[in-house]
Amino acid sequence: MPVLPGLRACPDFLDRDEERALIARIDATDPTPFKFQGWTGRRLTTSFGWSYDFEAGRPVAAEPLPDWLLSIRDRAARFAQLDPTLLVQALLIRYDPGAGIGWHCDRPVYEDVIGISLGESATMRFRRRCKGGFERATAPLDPRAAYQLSGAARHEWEHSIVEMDRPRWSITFRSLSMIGRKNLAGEPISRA
Ligand SMILES: O=C(O)CCC(=O)C(=O)O
Ligand SMILES: [Fe+2]
Repeated sequence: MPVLPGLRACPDFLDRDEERALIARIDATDPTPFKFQGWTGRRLTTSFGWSYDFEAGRPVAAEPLPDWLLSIRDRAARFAQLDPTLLVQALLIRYDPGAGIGWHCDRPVYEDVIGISLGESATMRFRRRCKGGFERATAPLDPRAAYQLSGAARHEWEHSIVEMDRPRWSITFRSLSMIGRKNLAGEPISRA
């Protein structure tokens, strides 16, 4: 991992049996193509807890986290030194060959971001605007490892993953930010 303030890695967060079982679980949720302004991505996703509706530009309540995810969420919370109940969102992604994720900063309704990698190795690219261009950094996303984005890595740097030749899966847990807590408090539970 490069020295990027707020980026932490945890190698061997999962063992191989857990990785295999989680991949089967993710596939069994029947992940659907990510849609944005009429454009359909090659990235397939399932959300639990909250889901960001990119068409409406706001988060909507999703099905609660299933039991099989809870022990992994608790482990992610221990790694991030957070109360597990704060991790109210889980995003499952399957990147089929040729799929990646473009430059972005995660939505400000969310605060902490903890990601777990399964399948093919990938590289997370980071960039931050500076005078005359971008400052850049990269971090390996090894299978079965976890990473946490907080501080500058979370808020000041954008990240992306280039398209891979072989499938990769990820599980991302997120807590709500103060903005998210304010906006979503008392939100009626209309399922996404
Ligand atoms: O697949 C990953 O590990 C990263 C996903 C990501 O950056 C996101 O969903 O915001
Ligand atoms: Fe992200």
